[in-house]
Amino acid sequence: MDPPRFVIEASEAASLAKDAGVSLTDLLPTLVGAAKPLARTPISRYNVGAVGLGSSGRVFFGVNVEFPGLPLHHSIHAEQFLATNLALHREPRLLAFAVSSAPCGHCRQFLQEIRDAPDIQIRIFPVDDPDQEADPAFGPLSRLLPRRFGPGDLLDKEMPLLLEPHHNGLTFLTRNPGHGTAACNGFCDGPEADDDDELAAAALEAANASHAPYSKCPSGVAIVDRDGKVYKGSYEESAAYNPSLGPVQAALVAYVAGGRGGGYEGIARAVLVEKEGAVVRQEHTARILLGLVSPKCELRVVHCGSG
Ligand SMILES: O=c1ccn([C@H]2C[C@H](O)[C@@H](CO)O2)c(=O)[nH]1
Ligand SMILES: [Zn+2]
Repeated sequence: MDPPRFVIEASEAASLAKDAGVSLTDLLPTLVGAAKPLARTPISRYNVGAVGLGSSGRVFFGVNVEFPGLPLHHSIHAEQFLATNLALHREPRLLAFAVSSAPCGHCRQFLQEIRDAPDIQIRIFPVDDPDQEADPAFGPLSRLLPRRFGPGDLLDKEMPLLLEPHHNGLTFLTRNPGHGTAACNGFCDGPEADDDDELAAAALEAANASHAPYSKCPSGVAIVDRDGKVYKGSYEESAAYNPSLGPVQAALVAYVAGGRGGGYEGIARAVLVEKEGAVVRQEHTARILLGLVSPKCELRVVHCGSG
């Protein structure tokens, strides 16, 4: 079976729209029904599908993901998945999205991290749910969240926002970070260090792309599956703090969106990169989350410094 697809390339999206005789934006609601079954909802069985249009013409899917055994606030909402999927693919702008349920307050807030968030066009388009009413047309996010609290309340205007390039200037404190055992303190060479070094380098890349302007504690996670495929996730902060998305969740978005549709037992190893002595630390939460969803996955934490 083909793996589920979470990104539609611009050329394919354009031809789908042409065949349907609609604009790219009006193509989005027609795809919500394809996104919704991709949700992973072992707790609620309530699937949410979101389908967004990026400025490159690519179309992205987002779904909700729940983790049994963990408190509900560890869940990933479809709209957060969507924004993270865009970030993962370096899509600079989210123009519009259609979604199967009304975005909750937490998602309305999370989306504020995107430049010109109030202008993002949204259409609530329930599928397979006769009890919910569809929006007749797209309307701006500002309609759903007037008088917003957002990055402008805390940051200078020049600071990069969620989908914009981030270069956090983080570097490893040791030479062979993947091989940071007590015996060699990360300063030994050898072939056994190579695979872990590669994963640590991917996690550092993710940390350097992390959106953490509020705490200034960026972090990143890289996970590798049993086929050797690497998935990266960058920590994403919200001006309102609580809707922030942790680096393990972001890496799991990459795993769900880019993997073969399998379970988390397919994850073999993970590396978390964060600053030493950070005031916002991911390590403990990362161990709990990964330990629960993928008990056999080995997590290594590597510290970095800035500048
Ligand atoms: O805006 C929303 C509201 C809810 N959910 C998910 C979270 C949870 O998995 C399920 C029930 O709340 O729906 C979303 O994905 N987006
Ligand atoms: Zn939500």
